[in-house]
Amino acid sequence: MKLNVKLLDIASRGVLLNSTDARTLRVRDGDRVLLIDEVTGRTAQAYVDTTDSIIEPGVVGVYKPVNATLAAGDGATVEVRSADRPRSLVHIKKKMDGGRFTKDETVEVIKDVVDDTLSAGEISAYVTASYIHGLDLDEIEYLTRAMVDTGERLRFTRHPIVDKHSIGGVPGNKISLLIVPIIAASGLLIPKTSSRAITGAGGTADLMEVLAPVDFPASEVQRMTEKAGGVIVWGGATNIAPADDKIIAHEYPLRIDARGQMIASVMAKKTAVDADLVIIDIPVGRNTKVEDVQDGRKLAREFIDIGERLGMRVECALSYGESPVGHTIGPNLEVREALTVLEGATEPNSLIQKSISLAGMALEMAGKAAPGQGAEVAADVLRSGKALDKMRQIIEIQGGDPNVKAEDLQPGEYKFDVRAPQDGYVIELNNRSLVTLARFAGSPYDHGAGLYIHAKKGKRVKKGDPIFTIYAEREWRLSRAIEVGRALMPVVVEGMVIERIPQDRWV
Ligand SMILES: O=P(O)(O)OC[C@H]1O[C@H](OP(=O)(O)O)[C@H](O)[C@@H]1O
Ligand SMILES: O=c1cc[nH]c(=O)[nH]1
Repeated sequence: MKLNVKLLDIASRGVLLNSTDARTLRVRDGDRVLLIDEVTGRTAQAYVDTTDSIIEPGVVGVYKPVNATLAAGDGATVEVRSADRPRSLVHIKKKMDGGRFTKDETVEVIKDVVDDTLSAGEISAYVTASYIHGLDLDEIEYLTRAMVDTGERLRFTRHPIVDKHSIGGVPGNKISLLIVPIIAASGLLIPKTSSRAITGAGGTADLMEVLAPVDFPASEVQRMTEKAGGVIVWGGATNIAPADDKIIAHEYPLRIDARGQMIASVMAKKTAVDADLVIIDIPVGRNTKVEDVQDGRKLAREFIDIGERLGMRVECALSYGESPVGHTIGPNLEVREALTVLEGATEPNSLIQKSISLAGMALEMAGKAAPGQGAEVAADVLRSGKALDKMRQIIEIQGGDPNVKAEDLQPGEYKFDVRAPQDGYVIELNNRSLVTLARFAGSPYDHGAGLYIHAKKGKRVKKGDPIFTIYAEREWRLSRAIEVGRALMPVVVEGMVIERIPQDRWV
């Protein structure tokens, strides 16, 4: 069928057809069509959206990414035909039925993710199938390699390249903001790429964005690392393992992190930045991604095995994940806390100990500290102010204000204190519920939204003491967070009645 092109500024790989034309073509929403430019012969595939009114019969609305390949002008005539579904959908269906991906199938799926050939719904199905049925080590290796091969790679002349990554899942985990400058200040190169929040309320890329831009092409990441020793950038902007962020974007709303995909996501980023020595942080505890130490050890083994297959030395730290790291959750609050420590604060202990322990492991692996001495060496770098100076250099090279101070970063103006309902000890701080509250308050998009935890687990409180404060940039968001908080009860003080269940509930 011949149709006239109308260019539409929409950022997905689709076309918009009038429902009458769609019926004639025998296609429905989500089906594929092939477009062939009558004059140039150029072709492009797209998936179909339909309308009764926005596009008239005889016209095809062509979205921007489709026209990047078709290069047609407004009014050009194109032949539009129904097209076959990509074969990667057959592979995804196989995984949904509990099958295994082969190497070629994995490559095909990942190419289609990168080229936007798969729709949002199809990528969600892929992630969900991997989440439910898991990936074995071979499948994870295929996926890691496919993610690396479909993007750019950094190639450093100076080695070793050190890197660190957390699997996330514990709120307030701002440790990369300390570890990267400690390692870079120790004379090593650390090109740190991070994700935005996946299951949490602020990923490292969301935090760093408070201080400086995080969107850079791969060549800039390499140049800045060579100059400053380290960077903290958003992986999604780099074209380093570009499938990664496209997949994560579909995990975020579901708040899932499919295990095999997670290992591949992390290890693809490490491979693509040319890392030799890698530290993986695996927070363990209830309401995290890894609920017990046994499972943590198994996951660590998988990271180490994949590292061996890809030529990297990997060490894992099973870290305490039962409650948040430090006192803060959400971009401004977390960055303020991290800067306070870089500026010399000796609290919070959980943040400082975790950061120097992991940085210390990296320093030992790289031969910058004797075995068993890494944490002490890292603590010296922190105490000496060299890590702060290095962080300022990193902020500056990424285009931020190097003179920023912790006190410059303020939470949102709307706040609400959640108080102890009775005397006792705080016996539970539920990670997932705290993240839910922070997200309802607006985090990570509203940088000022988040939580400040006054009383952590084990702290004695008196009735009426504030346990945590919710911050928001918008009043309606604060109200929503308070409402959700009442239902979730993210904090339990010893002796509290969590729920009263009357006898008639069961009749
Ligand atoms: O949102 P959840 O699932 O908690 O975790 C995601 C965060 O964990 C990792 O941290 P890092 O890059 O090692 O600092 C990711 O890059 C991301 O920032
Ligand atoms: O980078 C990361 C971190 C956790 N999980 C992922 O899938 N990727």
